[in-house]
Amino acid sequence: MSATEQTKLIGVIDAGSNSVKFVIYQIPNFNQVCAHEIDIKQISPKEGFLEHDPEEIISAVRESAKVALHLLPNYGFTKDNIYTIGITNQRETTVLWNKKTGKPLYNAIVWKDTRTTSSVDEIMEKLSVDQDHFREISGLPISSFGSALKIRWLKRFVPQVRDACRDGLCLFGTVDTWIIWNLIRGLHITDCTNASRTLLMNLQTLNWDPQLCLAFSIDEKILPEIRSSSEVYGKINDNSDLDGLIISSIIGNQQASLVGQLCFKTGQAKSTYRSGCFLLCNIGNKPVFSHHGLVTTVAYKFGKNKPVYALEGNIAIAGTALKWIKDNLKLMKDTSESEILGSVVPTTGDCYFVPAFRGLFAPYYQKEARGVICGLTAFTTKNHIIRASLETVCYQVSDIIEAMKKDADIHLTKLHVDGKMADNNLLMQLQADLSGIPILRSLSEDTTSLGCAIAAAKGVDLIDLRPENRVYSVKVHHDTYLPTTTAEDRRARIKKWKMAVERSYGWVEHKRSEEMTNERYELLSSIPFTLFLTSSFFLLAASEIFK
Ligand SMILES: Nc1ncnc2c1ncn2[C@@H]1O[C@H](COP(=O)(O)OP(=O)(O)O)[C@@H](O)[C@H]1O
Ligand SMILES: O=P(O)(O)OC[C@H](O)CO
Repeated sequence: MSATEQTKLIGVIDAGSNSVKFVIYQIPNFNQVCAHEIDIKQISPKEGFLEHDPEEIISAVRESAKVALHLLPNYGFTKDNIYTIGITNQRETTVLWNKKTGKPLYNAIVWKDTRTTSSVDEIMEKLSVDQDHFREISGLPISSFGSALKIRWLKRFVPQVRDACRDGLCLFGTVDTWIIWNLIRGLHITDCTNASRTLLMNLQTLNWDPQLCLAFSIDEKILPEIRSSSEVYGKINDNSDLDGLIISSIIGNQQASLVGQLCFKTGQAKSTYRSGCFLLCNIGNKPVFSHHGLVTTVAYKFGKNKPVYALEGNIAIAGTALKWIKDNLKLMKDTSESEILGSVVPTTGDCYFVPAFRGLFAPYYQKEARGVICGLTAFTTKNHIIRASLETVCYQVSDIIEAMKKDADIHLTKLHVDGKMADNNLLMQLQADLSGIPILRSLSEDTTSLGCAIAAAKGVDLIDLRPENRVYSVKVHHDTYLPTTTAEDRRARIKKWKMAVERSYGWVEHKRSEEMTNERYELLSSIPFTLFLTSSFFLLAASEIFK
């Protein structure tokens, strides 16, 4: 379509945990026009802690939008062509700020931060409940993931938060809420996909649940209003380059990529392979509660339509395992080399890698597990280990598919995939081989922001998403990987994988191991490493001489 004054564009703010992007799409084909991306600083004051500066997130939103909007004339458009804006974001990440000053009370605690791991046991003990106690209300187990425990930690350990709570000045938000609050002055809202990750929302009513708020000692007054993922929320009035534009979608990033993959039918699923991996399956209008380690979440709710739910399985360590092999073991220079290096050998040589660096998530939930590489022999090479580190992601995805079968009787016949790590062709073939179903890899540049753009278009009635009325022309092109293994071969390999998983269990002896990690950490960071090595050598030598 040629650029005319009537051409409608949609802008997407995609605030992920590594970067913030502003992406612009053209209606009706949803072709990407241009984008600008800015990295976000990863603040890790301590092992297991991960924080972001909330002000930096807002500056990155404004700056990325400014640059992308300034690129528009190169494509024959101007800001006037932008019809609406959508927001998609890293979920669970928790921001608290002062209602009066608008200033953050602390850094944002990022979703994968594990500082609240010990609070899980504490809460279960205090309430005499097990980890699944609130699952049928919230869809989630009690875990360090959800925002509730992060808010609780902030209230406990940050005096400014305590003071603001006491004075009725504290507000909570996930990253979407924090962005909206800054763009549309004083609007304190979230959507139900983000709210369903907090451990505070009732999945049936889509309201904050008093029982959950009480259990985690959270005053409902600090929580935002929960809205649908697709409706007009208001007009931006922050004097930035976005001023005057409306916002018509808020949706968590994993749910957005489900929409971007056009998984609108029950039983359709997508898996996003990045540093972590997230598999979501559309389960329709009724929530199904998992008994096999998955979580239930709102997939999307378009305006007044009924909510659509998803079962979700999270793998904490996917691309991160490859990054560890590159950075810590130095077995390759770039993670993309894993495709060639892993293809040099036809199998892993019976070597299995369980990267339980911070415990195991879905469907195992073993926080005391730690990483193991099993089946090493004198013949094992780096190629086997690299291939095993790709296979480990595929086994975990297959475990989640298996859990979905048990929970919802969903037998996936194919899996839509996306994410940077899915560029790896060997990984795609291994995934088809180990799951036994076709893998459809999206060739769209970015399914997450595309999904958000679709939700934003829906919010202003630019498209009709009813299956019988598909007037919109979004096309997701993909390539397909077919399984080349037999069911018997798959069963044998999965059996061995499960043996490896069991060997990772129970490694952390609660406090003792954590103390040892911290001691090592503190020692290494308090003295220069070479000095530490040299002095250790001399002490050893001296003890030999004086023996
Ligand atoms: N070709 C590849 N093969 C294997 N792993 C890859 C490849 N490309 C990227 N990765 C892994 O994917 C992750 C990067 O994806 P990215 O989308 O930047 O993720 P995130 O934003 O979650 O960090 C890194 O952990 C990296 O190790
Ligand atoms: O780290 P990101 O940006 O891929 O976001 C991950 C999820 O939203 C966490 O639930």
